[in-house]
Formats: sequence, C-alpha cells, structure tokens
Amino acid sequence: MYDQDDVLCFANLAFRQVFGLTGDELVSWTELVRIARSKGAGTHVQTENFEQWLMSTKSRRGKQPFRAFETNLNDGRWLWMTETFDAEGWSISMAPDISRLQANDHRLMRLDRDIAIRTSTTDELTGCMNRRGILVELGKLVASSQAEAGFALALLDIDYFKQVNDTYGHPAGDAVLCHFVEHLHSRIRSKDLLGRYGGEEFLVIFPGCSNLDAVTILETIRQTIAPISLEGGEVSYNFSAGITNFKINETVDQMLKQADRALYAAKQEGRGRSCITKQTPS
Ligand SMILES: Nc1nc2c(ncn2[C@@H]2O[C@H](COP(=O)(O)OP(=O)(O)OP(=O)(O)O)[C@@H](O)[C@H]2O)c(=O)[nH]1
Repeated sequence: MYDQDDVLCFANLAFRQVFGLTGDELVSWTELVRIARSKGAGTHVQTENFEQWLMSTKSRRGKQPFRAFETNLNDGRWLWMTETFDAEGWSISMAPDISRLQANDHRLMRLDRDIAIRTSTTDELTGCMNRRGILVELGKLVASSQAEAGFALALLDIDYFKQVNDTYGHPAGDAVLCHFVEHLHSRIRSKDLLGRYGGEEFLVIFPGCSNLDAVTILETIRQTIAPISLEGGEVSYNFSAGITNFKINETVDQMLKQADRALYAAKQEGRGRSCITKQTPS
C-alpha cells in the first residue's frame, strides 16, 4: 500500500523480497524501483536510459483508478500486477506469482504488445507523452464527467528556441528539450498530464485547476528553471504559455485553438509569460 505521496506504507515480506528491500524501509515508489534496479531485483526493465524511463513511468502512474498487467521480474518469475488508486491518491498493489500458470510465449507476446502501446504514445526524445498520447488523454477528459469538475489546459512554447539550435547545435537543442521536460515533471502535480505537442511545444493538463491556478503553477515552474550546461556554455531559457479552461460542450479542437490564441498573445506581449484565453468565439 502506498500513501497519497506514493510512499510505501505497508508491504508484506514477499513483496519486499521481490523488490530487494531488506528491512521495514518506507520508501517512495521511485526509490523502490531504484533500489530494486541497483540490486538486480524487481521488474525487468529494458531501457537504455533508466532515469528517463523512470520519470516517464512515474508520470503515468496513478492516472487510471485501476490497472492490471503481467510483468516479468529480473529473476525470471512472472507476476500478475494490479494497481488500484483512490481519489486521494492512495493505492494498493497486488502481485500474485503466475510463473507456473501459462506458457511463456503468450506472455512475451503480451509484453511486446504493452511495450508497443507505450511506445506509440511516448515521445522518443524526452520520454513524456507524445502528441497522440496527450491528445487521447485530453479527449478522455473532455468526454468524461470528470470534466465537469473543471480543468485548465496550457500550451507551452520555449522562447527563442531556434537560437539555441543555431548557436549550440541541434543536439544541444535536444538536451534543452529533455531538461525542460525533466523540470516540468519535477514541478507539476502527480495528477497533471504532460505531453509534447510538437517541436518545442508542450501541453499540460491541470485537473481541478482554474486558469489562475495554472498561471501560479507555471510561474513557479518558470522561476525555478536552472540554466543548463552545454558544450560551449551555460544556457538559460524561458517559455511562453497560453492557458484556457474547459467549458461544458467545448471540443478538444476548440480548447486547443483557445490555448493557441493565448500563447500567441503571450509571445506578442514579449514572451516569458503566461496569458489566459479571452472568451472569443472559436
Ligand atoms: N533540437 C531540436 N530542435 C527542434 C526540434 N523540433 C523542432 N525544433 C526546432 O525548434 C525551432 C523552433 O523555432 P521557431 O518556431 O522559430 O521558434 P523560436 O525560435 O522558439 O521562437 P519563438 O517561439 O517565437 O520564441 C526550429 O528551429 C526547429 O528546427 C527537436 O526535436 N530538436
């Protein structure tokens, strides 16, 4: 069982052994995965960039009230893992050992399918959701009753990004994009959703937030972006944002247009700021 901050507050001995915990440590989910990895225990993770995989997986965690999937461990065993989250963010995971139940071929096929689904919604460079992934999430929210509780949508665009590419090269530009995503993930709440909309543009969905709440969160994010060290020097960067709020009967396209208009206003007004959409017809 994990609390609302995703810190383990109870785990039986079998669970602890699977993840390489030795005592009664009450670690966060992220620390748990790191500990397991360092001991060659826990879930088998196939990735060249473990930290990015971890950030990406963490950003998806808890977004659905219930999830069930087969997962293989580094020691060759298979678990049937379920995750149940309540509205406050507390969760319970159950993971019976199913190693002896079915042939491995089927499992591997299903694992391949899960990996393919995840890959199709993940941005390869930064590890956050890609355009398809974030638009699916936005569509779900617009269509669901949760939308009635309200949410804000922000379209973020890194300012003068072309200059970074032109001055330091395209790989440096890529590093800035990854740096920005890491920073955003470290500052948004676990229920917020982040995806790369294209190029140097990102969408953030803030469930339960007004436009002004979103402005406040984004200003904190802006003020805490550290400069990034690149070959050739330290680079500081900033972003502009256009913010809109869901209105009943509004479509995804209408919301995106409103956010885009507000972003345009933020750029026109000098960049490095957030603008809230004006209620113009879309
Ligand atoms: N390194 C890198 N650059 C990218 C990527 N995708 C888009 N770009 C670059 O992003 C730049 C966007 O430039 P512009 O649209 O002119 O925007 P800008 O320079 O940020 O200017 P403003 O948005 O007006 O502040 C272009 O140079 C693209 O080549 C990427 O994946 N990696």
